[in-house]
Amino acid sequence: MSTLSEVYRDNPLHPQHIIPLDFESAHTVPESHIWPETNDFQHSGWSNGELSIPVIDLMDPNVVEHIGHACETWGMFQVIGHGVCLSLLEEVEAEARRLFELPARQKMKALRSPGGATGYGTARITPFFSKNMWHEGFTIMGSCVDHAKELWPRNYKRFCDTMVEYQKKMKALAYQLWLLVLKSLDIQEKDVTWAASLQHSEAALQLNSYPCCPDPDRVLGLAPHTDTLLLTIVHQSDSNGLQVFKDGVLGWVSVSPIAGALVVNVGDLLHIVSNARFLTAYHRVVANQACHRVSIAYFYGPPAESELVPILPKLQAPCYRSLTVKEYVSVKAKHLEKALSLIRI
Ligand SMILES: C=C1C[C@]23C[C@@]1(O)CC[C@H]2[C@@]12CCC[C@@](C)(C(=O)O1)[C@H]2[C@@H]3C(=O)O
Ligand SMILES: O=C(O)CCC(=O)C(=O)O
Ligand SMILES: [Fe+2]
Repeated sequence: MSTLSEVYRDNPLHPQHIIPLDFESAHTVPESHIWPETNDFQHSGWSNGELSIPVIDLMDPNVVEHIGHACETWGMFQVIGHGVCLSLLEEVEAEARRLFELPARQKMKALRSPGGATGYGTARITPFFSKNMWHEGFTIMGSCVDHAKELWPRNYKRFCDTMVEYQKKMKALAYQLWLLVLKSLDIQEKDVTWAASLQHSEAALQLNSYPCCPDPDRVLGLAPHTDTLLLTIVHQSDSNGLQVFKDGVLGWVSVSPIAGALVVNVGDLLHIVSNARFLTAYHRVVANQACHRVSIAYFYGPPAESELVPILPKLQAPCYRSLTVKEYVSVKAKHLEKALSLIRI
């Protein structure tokens, strides 16, 4: 039986792909971080509320229909009325900032190892792109005590306690969202073989930092990607940057922050289980000259050994072959964007 972190251990990154830039001393953008000229990073036409992902109140009596519709049309929505208090959101953001504001040589003490899951470093998708991202992250899978002790030998507890408390709240919210998603697909919890094990599965918390950039038009905060697991819940600080790709004429659409709201992404596993009825959200983050943007993403999914089977309404053929979470994570670690097409029937 392997856990998700063991699956990542079996798909290690090259050490050179893990070390972020020392952003504090970067007064110009190095060649390694300049993306091709043809970018449209800052000019995604749709923002300022002209067109945006749905905002759904979890207290709304029609919440199930709204969530189903948002997952089918966007693969992403913002939730309000979720019951997670603003002070906890502020606290987790403040702790993330406290970490990222440390000097680079201090953060390097908590570097994630090539086969490791927890620690400071670049995003896992880094090796798939020829240019680096204007981004640094801190991933937590399981306990973060050992890494936090490296950062603050005498003062690590506040950070760890906040992360534990936040993950507890995210787990409960993710489960609530999962039940609403099942309802919207007209699926009974008992029909999903691994449903009960969701309670014991290993989730991940990712603290993301996008420092102010001297030339934001030429860099990317986070390259376009889809999230791997079932659902991701993101708290974003009060500055623009997150964009979602909407097929058709729209292209990249900004996901503007709303105080207290949380962004929810459909991940690849939910796309597979819904037999492609729900869209997996293809998204990216653009950089910003004026603000140091921070986000906290919680990734929720079943245990690594769970068998994923597309759940089908009558007479529908499956779009994807059945496979375990472990198998999918490992296909994605090797092929990234091509992973879904490789398991398509
Ligand atoms: C469970 C996880 C999802 C994630 C890989 C990870 O092990 C922890 C980090 C997550 C993250 C955050 C930034 C974007 C992303 C694509 C990446 O490179 O690392 C996601 C991963 C994912 O959803 O595949
Ligand atoms: O920073 C954000 O808003 C999004 C982060 C993200 O996409 C991720 O962590 O997977
Ligand atoms: Fe993401």
